[in-house]
Amino acid sequence: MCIRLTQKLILASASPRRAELLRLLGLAFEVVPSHMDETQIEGEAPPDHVLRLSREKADCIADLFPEALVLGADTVVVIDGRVLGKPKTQEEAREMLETLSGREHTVYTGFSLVSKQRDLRISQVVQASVLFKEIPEDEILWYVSSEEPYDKAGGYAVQGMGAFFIREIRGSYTNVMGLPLSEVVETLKDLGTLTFSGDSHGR
Ligand SMILES: Cc1cn([C@H]2C[C@H](O)[C@@H](COP(=O)(O)OP(=O)(O)OP(=O)(O)O)O2)c(=O)[nH]c1=O
Repeated sequence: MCIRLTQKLILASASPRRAELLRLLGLAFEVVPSHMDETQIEGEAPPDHVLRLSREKADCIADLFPEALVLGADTVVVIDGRVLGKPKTQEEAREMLETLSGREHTVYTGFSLVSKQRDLRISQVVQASVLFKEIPEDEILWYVSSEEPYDKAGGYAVQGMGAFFIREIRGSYTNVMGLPLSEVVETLKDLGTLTFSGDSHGR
């Protein structure tokens, strides 16, 4: 079996989760984080916000590596029209989890693929709904005293201890984790950048 990229792929992200997801497929890629200002523009709808940031992250690295195909992404958690980014303090993480407790929220991830050499820029936003159980105060306090909430949108990790808050997910699990793998792979194939082949190994 073989999975092959026909162009150098760069992941423009400091997120270990995004790299982990791409690695699941055995893809060879480089990581070059972009460190953008992620402030939301007033009145900007969440899907537009994640699309714009994913484009800016990919564009900024594509300028440095014109021969590569650059992947940028951005994830936010949205409840009652409010965008929850990454909490900076325990107080902020606690407030986010109290807001999410017992309710459904939406996770938006935007991703962009940019190649300067091919004059190409493709973006897509993927959404998922996540239903949390009612989280008792002792569990919230325990969780926010761990390291887990602080570099995650909404202050929780679906792939970590935060999994036990979740009753239901509608939509892509990898999207909640930060990179909608099925849509990214589909786009890479459509662009002719990714090929799959298999062999029987006598089975
Ligand atoms: C909701 C959720 C988010 N996250 C993470 C994915 C992203 O890393 C982060 C959202 O912040 P982002 O700003 O999208 O990404 P980042 O700052 O980590 O990395 P970069 O901007 O360099 O690409 O939250 C999880 O790991 N699990 C989850 O369940």
